[in-house]
Amino acid sequence: MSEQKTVTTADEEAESALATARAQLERAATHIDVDAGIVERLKHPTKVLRGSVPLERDDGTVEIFTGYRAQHDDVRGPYKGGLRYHPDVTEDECIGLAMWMTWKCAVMDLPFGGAKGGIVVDPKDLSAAEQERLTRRFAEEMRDFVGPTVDIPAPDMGTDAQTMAWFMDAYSMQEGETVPGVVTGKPPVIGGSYGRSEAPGRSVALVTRETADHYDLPLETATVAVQGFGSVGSEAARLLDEWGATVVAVSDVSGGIYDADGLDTHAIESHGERPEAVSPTEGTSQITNEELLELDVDVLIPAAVGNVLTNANADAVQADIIVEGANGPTTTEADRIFAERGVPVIPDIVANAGGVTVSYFEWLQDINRRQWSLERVHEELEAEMLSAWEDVRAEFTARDVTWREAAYIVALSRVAEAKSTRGLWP
Ligand SMILES: NC(=O)C1=CN([C@@H]2O[C@H](COP(=O)(O)OP(=O)(O)OC[C@H]3O[C@@H](n4cnc5c(N)ncnc54)[C@H](OP(=O)(O)O)[C@@H]3O)[C@@H](O)[C@H]2O)C=CC1
Ligand SMILES: O=C(O)CCC(=O)C(=O)O
Repeated sequence: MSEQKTVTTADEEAESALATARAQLERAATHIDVDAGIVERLKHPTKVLRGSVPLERDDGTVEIFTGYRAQHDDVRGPYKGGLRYHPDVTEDECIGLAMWMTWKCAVMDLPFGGAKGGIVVDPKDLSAAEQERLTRRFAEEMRDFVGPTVDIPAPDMGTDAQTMAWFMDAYSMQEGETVPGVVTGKPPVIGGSYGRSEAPGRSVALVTRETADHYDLPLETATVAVQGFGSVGSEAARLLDEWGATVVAVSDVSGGIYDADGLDTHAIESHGERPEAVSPTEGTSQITNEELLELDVDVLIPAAVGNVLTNANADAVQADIIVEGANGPTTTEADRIFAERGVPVIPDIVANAGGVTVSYFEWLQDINRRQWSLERVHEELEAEMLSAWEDVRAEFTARDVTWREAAYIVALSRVAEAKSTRGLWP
């Protein structure tokens, strides 16, 4: 894979995850005393890798896909972040998502930096064998840039535990030894952690519970709408359902279903069980993804793609609380509108951080060659989430800031302190 410089035009920035991430960083920096040079450095990735990934299709033809890995910052530890297989993957999106990983790891106080990557592909268009060949080739292309102490990929949209198993196997074959710690989110039988695949949704549910408590909203009376019924959305919806909330709406890429009396979230197949399975049954009505976002609910959880809450719909959103399950679902302009309207938005870097937190547990288990029980993972995840939540809540209550700004203040302070302690420009 070749390294390349990042060039973005102002027009592209207007829509990109990178522009949103940079705007959020600039805003956070106004609240704390941080060296301007450090802030400038953090607006840019350390490295962006772009590679062509050839795939022999099942019919014998060859197709070339583009893969990226953006490494944003590693001052606190190895680069860490998911691999996304999605047709909309771009270089800027990977950089923006990598920046968010830096803050996510810092707000959770994990010894990792931030990275993100992916391939511009719709995995639904590939057979399982094609997905395996593509992943193995991608791992080969990325070999020099990843490793258990360098950069550790994990699942994200369109990838799962099986993808990580193929990646780990391809890397291990090149290295000549089994290297479980090169990725996290693997199946437990090859060094994965119990509870990793449910962890981001679990943290979304935990953070929703704590937010409801902060605003004196009993979970048992709360109505919830969840966009996206994949790894994150389905787990968050099912847990909140189990804890007594009424999940009135869920959706997938082709639309959603609604029942004012509450859906049976366990009866609906998640993306992992069967993609595009959210469809109306008796007693439920069909709604669009746009309608779901504007439902009059207590809690809205966007848990699919980015940029779904924009200046075009922020005024129409009726939810009292928004908890970001997806990465970057809220644009800068929508964030401003929600702040003006007094609608709390609990940011992605806290809400869905359970994924990378259990990835950290997995990394520790791989180093020690000792697996934790599911009960231990759940206990330690809850403890880490509550500790991070209290750090963020302390900033939120002490200052006149949004929840996102509070989380950034915690994260940026830690990253900036690490940089100045190491000598400013690591
Ligand atoms: N997996 C992880 O470890 C983590 C993921 N995240 C973030 O959470 C979000 C979801 O990821 P994840 O759950 O892993 O993804 P999955 O691939 O498991 O599921 C994605 C879900 O979103 C639906 N979807 C896709 N496009 C749209 C759309 N345009 N509108 C509405 N729904 C859509 C899919 O529907 P269908 O089934 O029809 O395809 C599916 O239900 C992403 O932003 C990701 O970055 C954050 C932290 C960790
Ligand atoms: O588990 C990880 O390392 C990263 C997960 C991820 O990509 C994310 O939190 O957005």
